[in-house]
Amino acid sequence: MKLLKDILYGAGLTAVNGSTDILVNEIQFDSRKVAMDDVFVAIKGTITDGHLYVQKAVDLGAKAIVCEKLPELLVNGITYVEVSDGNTALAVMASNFYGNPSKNLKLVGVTGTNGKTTISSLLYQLFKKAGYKVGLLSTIKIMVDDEVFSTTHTTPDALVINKHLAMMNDAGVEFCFMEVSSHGIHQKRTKGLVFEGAIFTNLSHDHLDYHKTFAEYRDTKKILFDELPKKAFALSNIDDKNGSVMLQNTKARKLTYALKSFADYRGQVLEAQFTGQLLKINEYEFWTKLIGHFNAYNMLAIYATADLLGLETLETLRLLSELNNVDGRFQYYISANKITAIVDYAHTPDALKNVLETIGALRTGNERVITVVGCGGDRDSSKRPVMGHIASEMSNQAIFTSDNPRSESPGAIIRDMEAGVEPQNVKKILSIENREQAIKAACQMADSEDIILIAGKGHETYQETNGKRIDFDDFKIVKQQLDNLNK
Ligand SMILES: CC(=O)N[C@H]1[C@@H](OP(=O)(O)OP(=O)(O)OC[C@H]2O[C@@H](n3ccc(=O)[nH]c3=O)[C@H](O)[C@@H]2O)O[C@H](CO)[C@@H](O)[C@@H]1O[C@H](C)C(=O)N[C@@H](C)C(=O)N[C@H](CCC(=O)O)C(=O)O
Ligand SMILES: Nc1ncnc2c1ncn2[C@@H]1O[C@H](COP(=O)(O)OP(=O)(O)OP(=O)(O)O)[C@@H](O)[C@H]1O
Ligand SMILES: N[C@H](CCC[C@H](N)C(=O)O)C(=O)O
Ligand SMILES: [Mg+2]
Repeated sequence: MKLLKDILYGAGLTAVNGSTDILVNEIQFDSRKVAMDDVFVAIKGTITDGHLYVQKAVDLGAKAIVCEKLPELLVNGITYVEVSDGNTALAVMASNFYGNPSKNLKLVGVTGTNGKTTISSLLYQLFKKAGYKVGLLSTIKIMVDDEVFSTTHTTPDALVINKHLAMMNDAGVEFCFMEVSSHGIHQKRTKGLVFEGAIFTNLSHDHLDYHKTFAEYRDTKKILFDELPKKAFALSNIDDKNGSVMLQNTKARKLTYALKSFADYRGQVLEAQFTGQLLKINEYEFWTKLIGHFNAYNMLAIYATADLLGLETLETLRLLSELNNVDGRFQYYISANKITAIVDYAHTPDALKNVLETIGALRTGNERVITVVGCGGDRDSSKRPVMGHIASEMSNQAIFTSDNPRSESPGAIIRDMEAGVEPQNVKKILSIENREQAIKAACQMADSEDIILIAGKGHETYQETNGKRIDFDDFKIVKQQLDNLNK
């Protein structure tokens, strides 16, 4: 049990009805989870409004209600607290409840359209190899040093974040790397966290269903930098046209990385092969197993962060060359017959273009590129024709298929993708709704030396249709198909 007034410290109170000198059990923002003596925080959501469930929370035993507008009917014995913003209040309360755990470790946030999982996961790997206790909050999983937890969001809600940060405190974790999504910032899931630094990767088309305009999407990402404390570092990719925008109003120490422009951390690709690339950062050269220009950017961001967090340079360089790619990020399998299958999480136009460019640059002869790709349902539909265009333009053969259809019709999503295909590329595309069949078709078409790219789902081990998830693993399926076909 915790004292309500302690949990409410800094939560932006505008009015109080009842005593805050009471003990409460847990914080809840979903009325369906409320139990005896909990405090319920009402949040205005995208589908419904938590204020509609205040009475339900009281009926289930909530002792206190935190809301933006007091209900007309106040129940005797219940404390009602009015706050200016429910999401902010929830985040601040969550941090207070768990003892403000972000203050007891060095927390680094990674934001941008692409590269967040790669950078945060590799920083986790790097600092583990360097002998530290480390935490990670990523799209793939949450790590409390060596302990693994599953996750449902790239940036989970404030209660989940702070609960795991507190576990990290208990485990003696010194550094934690976390992905900060634009949804997370917009819904204030990270409000109240004390960051040691933040990294900006890049900005391109995504989530325009949620943010409506690109400017709003950009400005949401920028908030992470605007709110950094003075002693933190703000590290930005200055080659990206929005890289300098992120640094415009921050109080933090500004640092930049780039391959093309002048920057504090300046990189160069000296040599690129299928097995890795030789990079130069400032005056140091090192080999990385990760390929593609975009990974050169990721490596730069990682090197700079290690440097800013005080890791010794030569040790960092040695450890960087040992790092293995993250699951589902350019994960490849070469069959007996020398067909290369690549599974990649590219689910945005920019990521898809980057992966296909990387593959193009590694081609040595007449090998064909066969791309299997789909787009998620109930997510930004405006990226579908763009991804359809990129896949058909940059491959010899594109097979459009389902990603996670969610509540949408798989066929309708594919039609949206087809709408982006230019007339000259129409003969290069084929649409097969069933993702396993689509992968199978790609394997049947491929000859020795050809490259199959399976994009969009990366590490995901499920496919979601109408609220149901079935087991599905791109990498397992393509490997199985190639082996079964004796290719
Ligand atoms: C669009 C979006 O981001 N939605 C998130 C949001 O839910 P919502 O706004 O739809 O909530 P709502 O259903 O309208 O409900 C409003 C409030 O009423 C409450 N409620 C509702 C019903 C009830 O009976 N009782 C009750 O109290 C709800 O608990 C909630 O507090 O708040 C929820 C709690 O934090 C999130 O789980 C939910 O994420 C949904 C599931 C989601 O899919 N989000 C994705 C898009 C997302 O956040 N993705 C980013 C990654 C993006 C990237 O690639 O960069 C991420 O960080 O994962
Ligand atoms: N720095 C980068 N720039 C552009 N594309 C990248 C970069 N890093 C990775 N990618 C591409 O984007 C895909 C997704 O990478 P990653 O999972 O690291 O991004 P993310 O930002 O975590 O995505 P999400 O928004 O889903 O959390 C990769 O599979 C790769 O194709
Ligand atoms: N973080 C991304 C994941 C998309 C992955 C793709 N496989 C899909 O399901 O749309 C999002 O929330 O938009
Ligand atoms: Mg991610």
